[in-house]
Amino acid sequence: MAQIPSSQSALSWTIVGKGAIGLLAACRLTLANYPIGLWLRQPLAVYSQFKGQQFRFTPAVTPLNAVLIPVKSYAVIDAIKGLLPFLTSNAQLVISHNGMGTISQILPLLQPDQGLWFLTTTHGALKQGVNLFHTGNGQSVLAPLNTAAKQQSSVVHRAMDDALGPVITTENIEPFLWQKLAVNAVINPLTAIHNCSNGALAEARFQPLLDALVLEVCQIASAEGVVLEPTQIQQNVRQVIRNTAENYSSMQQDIVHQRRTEINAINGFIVQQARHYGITVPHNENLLQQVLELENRPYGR
Ligand SMILES: NC(=O)C1=CN([C@@H]2O[C@H](COP(=O)(O)OP(=O)(O)OC[C@H]3O[C@@H](n4cnc5c(N)ncnc54)[C@H](OP(=O)(O)O)[C@@H]3O)[C@@H](O)[C@H]2O)C=CC1
Ligand SMILES: CC(C)(CO)C(=O)C(=O)O
Repeated sequence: MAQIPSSQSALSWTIVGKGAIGLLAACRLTLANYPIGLWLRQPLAVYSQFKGQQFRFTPAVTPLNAVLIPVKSYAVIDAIKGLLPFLTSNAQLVISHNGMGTISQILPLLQPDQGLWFLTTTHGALKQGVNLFHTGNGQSVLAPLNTAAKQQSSVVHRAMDDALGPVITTENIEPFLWQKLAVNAVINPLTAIHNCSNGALAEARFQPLLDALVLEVCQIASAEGVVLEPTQIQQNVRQVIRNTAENYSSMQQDIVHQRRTEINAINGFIVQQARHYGITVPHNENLLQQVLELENRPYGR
């Protein structure tokens, strides 16, 4: 096991919320002997049943020196603003969500010694009552986003490896985020609009649209300086469709349960960046509008 340099302080981990990914991380960290606190809207104990074991999590004790923030893209900024008064001056924050657009808003909020990280994961987790299911055994990519994060890399890497590993660390998260964005920009809105499983998108009728959506994502990535090979990304999207064929995407589930979706941080982000660069992305624009309509339709329709 890699030695932790003595310059890196011990961290005591807090996880924001009691969502599926957060509790998966909390259970796995507890099994690896980390004491875990939860940052909750209501400071009450949370019980979880995972792999035949009972877990009881208690509210975090402040000040907080290490926080994993696995919340929906639209909730990240508010969550961080709520945490700020309770963070140590050298706290490490790890954000983990689908979609883009949060990093540049968070960095200016932090003090010089507070580290920011992004962790993107292909693990799948589902909560049903107190039961937590690990629905997809995946892996994660972790990147420090500022200098203060780079100074604590061993301790954060080790904890995230236990939480949502295996973890690979990269200095540049952008290509990984764009690859995940391409997957989410195709699978999430199409499964939500057609109310189908991920596997249904393997049907021939979806293939031209899948290719066109990926092409648009690659164009915008390229405008942002991230080179993606469209054929490779199209293959990757088809691979994820096959690997998660039985799953229902988070956006399909959000629409079915009448919850807010992450569409604005996925296809909405692509449309927003496209406007910035003067590029047209009609296929992403169309899916964005359709999902927004589904999200806003009155109950029962
Ligand atoms: N579930 C999965 O399999 C995967 C999810 N992801 C991504 O990871 C992210 C998290 O997903 P998931 O765990 O499913 O999401 P959930 O919505 O299930 O969990 C988020 C939790 O955070 C809580 N929360 C949000 N803001 C705050 C706050 N300010 N203070 C306290 N609690 C807060 C929410 O509470 P409340 O409900 O009250 O808002 C909720 O309990 C999403 O971006 C998702 O797309 C990525 C890969 C797989
Ligand atoms: C990869 C995919 C599409 C798996 O369902 C996902 O990330 C999601 O549902 O949000």
